[in-house]
Amino acid sequence: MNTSEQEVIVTAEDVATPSKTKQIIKKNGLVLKKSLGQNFLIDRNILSKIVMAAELGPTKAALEIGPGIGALTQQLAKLAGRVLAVEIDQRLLPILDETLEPYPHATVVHGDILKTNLPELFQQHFEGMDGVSVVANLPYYITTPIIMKLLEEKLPLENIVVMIQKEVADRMAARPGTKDYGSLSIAVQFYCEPELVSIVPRTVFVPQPNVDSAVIRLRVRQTPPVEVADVDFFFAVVQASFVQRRKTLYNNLAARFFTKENKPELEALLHGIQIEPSRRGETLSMEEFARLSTALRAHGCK
Ligand SMILES: C[S@@+](CC[C@H](N)C(=O)[O-])C[C@H]1O[C@@H](n2cnc3c(N)ncnc32)[C@H](O)[C@@H]1O
Repeated sequence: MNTSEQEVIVTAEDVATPSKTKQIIKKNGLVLKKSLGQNFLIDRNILSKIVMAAELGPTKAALEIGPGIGALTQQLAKLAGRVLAVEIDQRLLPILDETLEPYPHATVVHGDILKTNLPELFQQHFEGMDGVSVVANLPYYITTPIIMKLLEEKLPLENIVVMIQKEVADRMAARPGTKDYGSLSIAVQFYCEPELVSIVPRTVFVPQPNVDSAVIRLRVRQTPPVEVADVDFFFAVVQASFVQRRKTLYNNLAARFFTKENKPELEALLHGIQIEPSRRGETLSMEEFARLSTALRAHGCK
């Protein structure tokens, strides 16, 4: 990606300028809803960074979550062969009709992304496409449920490029032994390779949110980086290990998987897989969590 490439994408006629955005809001008498995370992007440079990170092209498709008044949708439509946007706020649909008028290959669906049947939508809208990426400036109040839905439904995705709260991006990309590392880091890194694209100041939104933001790219993996026989159990072990961050791994696991009577077996089990019982969950690598869940499962834990 180079600067000139970024600059040519967004033109002065597009929605994503402070004056155009304010004009559309005023013309439609729109009162933005904080409860729906309605902070609209007005910065061409950031928009360009987002769309370039998604690696789109005429044979590729993009799913956008929450198109707002179409600032990002317009840019996606310039690059992708097909764009589908899911928007919960009905008031925005006539505005989107107008802003997306030049792009007949961009479709807007009215609905709540968390209740949307995504495999069905993919079948209806993306058949024959070479790859699909999710690209969105997410409503922050539901960032984690949206990401978990995308990952757990095992949709055929290439990239997930999203603007999110910076603090959540830090947790997604965190390495073992850091304060941000936790079950979200492991869930995201099990399914994807995270990469921070850009830190984003509050000034690029109308209205400005009261948190800092970041754009993160999650490259969806073909196969997880570790082998686990039972994915649900693997994540149950991860969750249990972080229930009380200050507690040792031994204490957290004992509370979740062992009784008072058979607790001593846990110490031997941990030594048997070269994991020191006094360690904290936050120091374990994904490979160590995989080894741990395999051993606990073989021991009969559920
Ligand atoms: C941060 S704004 C982004 C708007 C636009 N994409 C932009 O970048 O300017 C989030 C958008 O998500 C929509 N939204 C909120 N909750 C949603 C949900 N559950 N399903 C679909 N869209 C949702 C909001 O109405 C809003 O348009």
